[in-house]
Amino acid sequence: MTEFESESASRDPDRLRRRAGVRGDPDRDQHFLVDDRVLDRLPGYLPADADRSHVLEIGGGTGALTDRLLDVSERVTVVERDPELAAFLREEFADAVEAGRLAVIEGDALAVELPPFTACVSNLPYGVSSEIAFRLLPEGRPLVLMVQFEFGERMVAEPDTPEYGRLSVSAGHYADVELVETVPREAFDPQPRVESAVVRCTPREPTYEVEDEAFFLRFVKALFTQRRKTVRNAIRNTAHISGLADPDAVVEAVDEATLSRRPGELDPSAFAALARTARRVSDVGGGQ
Ligand SMILES: C[S@@+](CC[C@H](N)C(=O)[O-])C[C@H]1O[C@@H](n2cnc3c(N)ncnc32)[C@H](O)[C@@H]1O
Repeated sequence: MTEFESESASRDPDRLRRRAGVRGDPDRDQHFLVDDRVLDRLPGYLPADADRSHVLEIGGGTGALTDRLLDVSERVTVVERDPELAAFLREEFADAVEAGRLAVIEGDALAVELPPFTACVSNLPYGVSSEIAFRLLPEGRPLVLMVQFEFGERMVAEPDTPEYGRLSVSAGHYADVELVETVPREAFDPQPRVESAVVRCTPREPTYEVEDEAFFLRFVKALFTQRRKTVRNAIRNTAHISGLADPDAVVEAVDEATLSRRPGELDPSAFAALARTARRVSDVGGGQ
């Protein structure tokens, strides 16, 4: 039992939903976790040395995960967009709110100001999981995120696989990403259409040198829009996205072995080398 755990067992997810009086609306990304074993495991996926003093949860729902997070952390902040659910969370966890251990921010996780959290554990709203993940990753904190299985697979994919793409390179730029659990549809109510996955993101510095991070990420995005083309053609065809003023100069400066490969065959350090060369020989505008 941790410092913050009470004697009582965790709140029952079904009871929480009954008390909240909501059914969960898939159109509003509401798929509540109802499997106690999954709920119990989620906080434990944080890296062992993670600072748990202020845990962020995106999408509190009816509080089944919030309850577990309060067991392991001194302080929890929940962001919940649904006003009814935000009000329910404040009421259900009134003791924790009063004790200054729980803050409920009602609003869109993509728009609200985030608190200075030390770690994040969330069952993400799947419709905006990519946007939320890329809001959280640059913060450099450990993250445990429930996402759609296919999204999780793309986050951890290696070069030369069909799943490898912009998401794999950009997530891997900020963190070591591992898929730690596959979660069946039955663990949720209402059930999502597809399986889910839990990914753990452990922050670390990139293993390669990047001089202009914004350009690197935009360049990766640009090249993957042409993943079936050669790198040569992808550089030339996507200057409007990468912002390269002189793509021909870049092609001239890069070796033939790289130019004749496909973007999906380049590992992140090869992308970084390409981006450094591009930046050296061409001006760069804003791109898309
Ligand atoms: C997948 S449910 C998870 C609920 C709860 N944490 C659980 O595990 O049962 C996602 C929650 O995020 C909320 N939500 C949807 N879009 C949101 C957004 N843009 N910002 C914040 N919360 C959002 C939904 O209302 C819902 O409560």
